[in-house]
Amino acid sequence: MKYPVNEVFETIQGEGTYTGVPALFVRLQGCPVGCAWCDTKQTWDVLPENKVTAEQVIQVDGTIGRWADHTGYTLLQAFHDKGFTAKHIVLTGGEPCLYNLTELTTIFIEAGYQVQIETSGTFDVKCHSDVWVTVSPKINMKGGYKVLEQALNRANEIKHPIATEHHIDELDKLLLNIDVSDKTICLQPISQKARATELAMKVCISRNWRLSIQTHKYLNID
Ligand SMILES: C[S@@+](CC[C@H](N)C(=O)[O-])C[C@H]1O[C@@H](n2cnc3c(N)ncnc32)[C@H](O)[C@@H]1O
Ligand SMILES: Nc1nc2[nH]cc(C(=O)O)c2c(=O)[nH]1
Ligand code: SF4
Ligand SMILES: [Mg+2]
Repeated sequence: MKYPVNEVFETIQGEGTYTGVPALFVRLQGCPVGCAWCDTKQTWDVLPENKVTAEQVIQVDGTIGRWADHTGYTLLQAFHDKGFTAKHIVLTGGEPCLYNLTELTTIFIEAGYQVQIETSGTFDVKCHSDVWVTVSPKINMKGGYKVLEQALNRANEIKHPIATEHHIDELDKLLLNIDVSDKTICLQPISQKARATELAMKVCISRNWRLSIQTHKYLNID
């Protein structure tokens, strides 16, 4: 199966449980969700005129919504050609779960990689059972509650972007029907805002949740 890839790069996972782990990022193109504060808006549209060659996306360009078709095998070849050594792959976007990720994640896992998906929970999560799924729930967005519930039940980690108390209340409501006993819950301040960070720290301490700050943004890395 072909997947539209916006960029591939090797860096340090900056968010969530795997913060600090060297990782290969595969950013898929396309997201219909439309979060106002999204830090990757260039990935929203999959425009035919922005299609480029497969080689061109094996590097970062955070400004343009360019994309190229790749399969699991062409990506493995690209990792090898670039000399990438990380053993953890992060599939993000855009919204990676727009696509059925079963084939892609199976190819990666059979090649010996540990795989993580970053998703908004607005589409069914279709992937290999060994994948670490991070759901960053987008409440009242396209997709509806049934889908979000499926995604949250599959989640290994729930990483909620927050700015105000209202976001905490929304998360509490969302988690009422979810068994979170085997899940890590993280709060991630939106856009490194000081007030959001203070609130996230305060709530994490009182609930025994984890703080996820976007460390790559503090480090000025991809
Ligand atoms: C760009 S999204 C792509 C994956 C998927 N669409 C999602 O929303 O989870 C990757 C992660 O970045 C988070 N994110 C996006 N913009 C952010 C911002 N301005 N501040 C904090 N987190 C942000 C998302 O909530 C998500 O956890
Ligand atoms: N270093 C780094 N860590 C990340 N964790 C999640 C990211 C994402 O955009 O999904 C991201 C990213 O873009 N860079
Ligand atoms: S779901 Fe993810 S990629 Fe899509 S707009 Fe929201 S944060 Fe951005
Ligand atoms: Mg990012």
